[in-house]
Amino acid sequence: MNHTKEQRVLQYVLDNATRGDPQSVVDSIDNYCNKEEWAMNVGDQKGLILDNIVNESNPCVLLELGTYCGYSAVRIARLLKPGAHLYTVEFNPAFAAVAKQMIEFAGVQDKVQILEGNTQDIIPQLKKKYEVDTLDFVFIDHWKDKYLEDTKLLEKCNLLRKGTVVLADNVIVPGAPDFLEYVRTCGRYDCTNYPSFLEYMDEKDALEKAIFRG
Ligand SMILES: O=C(NCc1cccc(CNc2ccc3[nH]ncc3c2)c1)c1cc(-c2ccc(F)cc2)cc(O)c1O
Ligand SMILES: [Mg+2]
Repeated sequence: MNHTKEQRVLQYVLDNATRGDPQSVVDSIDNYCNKEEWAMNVGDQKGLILDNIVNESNPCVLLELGTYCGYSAVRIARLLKPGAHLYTVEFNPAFAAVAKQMIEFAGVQDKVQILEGNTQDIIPQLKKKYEVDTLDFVFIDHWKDKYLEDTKLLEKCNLLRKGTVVLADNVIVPGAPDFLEYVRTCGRYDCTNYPSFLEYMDEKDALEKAIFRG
């Protein structure tokens, strides 16, 4: 039944975490991926940096590109104030199915909406179909060669406003060099690099925060 790694991660959460307790879901995924099988969740070390940046920006409308098992969606949603909402985009149906169950078990389903599809199709729909005005926070964690084109698409769709926080995972490993170059040199973002480590490994990685200047 649990033929995929993602299903095994979910099963471990169902067997070991507490329903309705998002912190226990985050901790269980980290335990499993540290002990049993590596998986590409943002993880606990980069996750603490993510927590701090979410808390300091106090966002109301958030977008995540790349849901995977729902680890960062649960991690972010557990910090959100009442009424805040996270849209998370996943094109892989198997990942979206696991993430849906993960999010519901954690009890954050009222704060999180999984949008199944490709970012280039969904981003242009956010204003009209999902009634988004502008985004307060964007977490980018999908295919690394799509970070740049999707950041430009967010600009083109007028979804960014002065102060929107764009936070990107994996800017060292696997890396997103064209994205980094763009946000650091185009003159429209204030950038900060947060050195850390690749999830569940000793390899160096980093998050990049790019605040849109408007
Ligand atoms: O590649 C990564 N993540 C992206 C990703 C990858 C596959 C599938 C999806 C499916 N989700 C998806 C895709 C395309 C999409 N278009 N629109 C929506 C959408 C949604 C997402 C990644 C890799 C490593 C890593 C691997 C190996 C290694 F040695 C070191 C490090 C570490 C990470 O933290 C990572 O995040
Ligand atoms: Mg990642």
